[in-house]
Amino acid sequence: MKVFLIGFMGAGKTTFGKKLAKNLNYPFFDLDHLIEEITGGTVGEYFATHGEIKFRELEKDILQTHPFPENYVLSTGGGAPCFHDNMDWMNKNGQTIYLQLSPKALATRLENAKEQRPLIKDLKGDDLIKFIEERLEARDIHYKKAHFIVDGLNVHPEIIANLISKN
Ligand SMILES: Nc1ncnc2c1ncn2[C@@H]1O[C@H](COP(=O)(O)OP(=O)(O)OP(=O)(O)O)[C@@H](O)[C@H]1O
Ligand SMILES: O=C(O)C1=C[C@@H](O)[C@@H](O)[C@H](O)C1
Ligand SMILES: [Mg+2]
Repeated sequence: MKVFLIGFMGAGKTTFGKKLAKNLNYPFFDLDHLIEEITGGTVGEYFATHGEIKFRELEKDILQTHPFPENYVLSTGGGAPCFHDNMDWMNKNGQTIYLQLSPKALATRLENAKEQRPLIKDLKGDDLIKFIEERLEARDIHYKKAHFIVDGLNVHPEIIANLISKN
């Protein structure tokens, strides 16, 4: 089985994905980290050098054509489900889980973790919250296509493992 964790930046996809993979005894992958391994630089550097459009093409290619094993947990980047046909592709090829949090909760988590996130690295306070509110509103239509929508503030590996095994 393929399990895809989706949601906004700061939703906890990477943090929770590792725990879920351990619980399922599946290998864990993180799309941003994979991009960094393959390009030999950071996501921020890729954005700065090639721009977002090229980043989205690379992100799609790796998501849809990387030689992953049969079973795995993949934490996607925050924007991955919202570009190209990635969301439909993930829904067709595996189980998708949306870790949902409010803009305020996301801002609290992101306030001290902005450096490696090029879209928000220069924002703070009200500007950060406003950016999150606007982007989340635009992205929610994609995120909400997920098979499961769960509360990102209260998510446990055993519960999610149980949810997806019944499908
Ligand atoms: N359950 C949690 N409780 C408190 N803080 C958390 C929790 N999960 C993640 N965090 C913190 O929130 C921040 C973002 O988490 P994480 O990197 O896992 O998010 P992400 O969804 O992978 O973000 P991105 O889309 O940018 O890759 C980190 O500083 C992390 O330590
Ligand atoms: O939400 C986004 O668009 C992004 C989230 C990160 O995971 C990275 O993929 C990148 O910083 C873009
Ligand atoms: Mg992440």
